[in-house]
Amino acid sequence: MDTNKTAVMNIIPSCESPGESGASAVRVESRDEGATLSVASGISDGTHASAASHGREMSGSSCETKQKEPLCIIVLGMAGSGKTSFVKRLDSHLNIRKPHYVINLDPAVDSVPYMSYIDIRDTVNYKEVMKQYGLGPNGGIVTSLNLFSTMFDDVLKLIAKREKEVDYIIFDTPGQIEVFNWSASGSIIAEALAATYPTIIIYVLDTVRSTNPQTFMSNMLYACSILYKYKLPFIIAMNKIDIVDCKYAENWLQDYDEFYDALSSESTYAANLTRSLSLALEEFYSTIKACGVSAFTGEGMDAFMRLADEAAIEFEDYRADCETLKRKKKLENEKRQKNILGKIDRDLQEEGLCSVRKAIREDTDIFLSHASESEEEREELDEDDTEEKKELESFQSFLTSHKTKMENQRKKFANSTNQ
Ligand SMILES: Nc1nc2c(ncn2[C@@H]2O[C@H](COP(=O)(O)OP(=O)(O)OP(=O)(O)O)[C@@H](O)[C@H]2O)c(=O)[nH]1
Repeated sequence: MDTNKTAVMNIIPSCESPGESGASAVRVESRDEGATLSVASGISDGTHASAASHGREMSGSSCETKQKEPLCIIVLGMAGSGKTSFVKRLDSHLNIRKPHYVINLDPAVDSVPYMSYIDIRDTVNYKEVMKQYGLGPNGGIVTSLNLFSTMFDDVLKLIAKREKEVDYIIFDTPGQIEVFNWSASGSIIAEALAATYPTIIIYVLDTVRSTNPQTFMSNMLYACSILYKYKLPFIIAMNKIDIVDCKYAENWLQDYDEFYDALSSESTYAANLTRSLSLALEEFYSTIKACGVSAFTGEGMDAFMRLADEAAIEFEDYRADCETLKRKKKLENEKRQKNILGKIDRDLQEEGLCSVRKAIREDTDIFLSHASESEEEREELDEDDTEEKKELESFQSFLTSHKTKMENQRKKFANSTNQ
């Protein structure tokens, strides 16, 4: 991708507190050299102002700021599973309880049914991206999210400004789950968030469309791949329970035999594969949290919030593991560097410059050779090496002869002064 087309984000805060009603909180502006990749737009957080002020009312003083960090909730799920509806429900459920912000990461959505603090559509013009890069709808969404992820540090700065005032930051993601899950941008966003704040992932499962065991298994495979990719606390929100009770799915998660029985009527290759897969996924099932919800009626939202708060505590283990890994990696790097330096030191003392070059080549996997380097050029380099060695040898013999000559002169001079 042409680097000139990387957008630039300007942040112009126009009010410092979510409690300041009406006025646009921040302006997120994106520029693209030459063409209109993106548009500038003010972002209002009016809805959240009321949520935030309510939160402060509950905590007593309007000036009081919280010490704890906000919990980032990334909502993922198959197309049409009800992610946006679930985010809307979560937004209204929290509005009367906890201050929070919603961030929309879906560039292709026509309109969102909630008030977003940051909206990717204000920064990246998805249709323009499609036009400029000659992409189809899915490629356009992936590229838009990739462009947005290059500015994610600015998003983090915006969040940081309000981190003490909000309890939750909810992220709505694009319809096609693979856009977030298998693109670089998904990892960049999830990892950047997890490195800064407690972060959990919600997988929205469509209970209506998962009553078939094989569809259910496809959903579980997706969920499992997300869990193992991000390794973040994970909740399955079984959505649309106002239409179909999620009891069947809960039973399938807890009891392999029930799932096996549901598949028993089928003897196709796909059913056999599903049976084997469900055995393999037993371990995964034992580690996940799940609950039934209805984005439509709001049923199950209290239970969901309890699971989310538990998952936030679980995140501390993740953070501790992350810190341990970081420390281990740092120690390993230091040890490796020390070993290399030690070897260089020893070689310098024992053999001289040529062997230092040799040592570096032995200890590192990096060879600085040009891709188009021909055999002839490589031979030339080898010749250079030999010549360098010869030069060093002749320099060393010059030094020895010079030293002997000086020694002789010194002796001669000493003898003449004695006489
Ligand atoms: N009955 C019922 N319908 C729901 C529920 N949640 C979502 N829907 C419906 O499911 C459809 C898809 O919902 P969306 O919220 O757009 O789903 P989404 O996953 O965000 O969709 P994409 O982003 O386009 O993939 C809509 O028609 C919603 O009205 C629910 O809990 N109950």
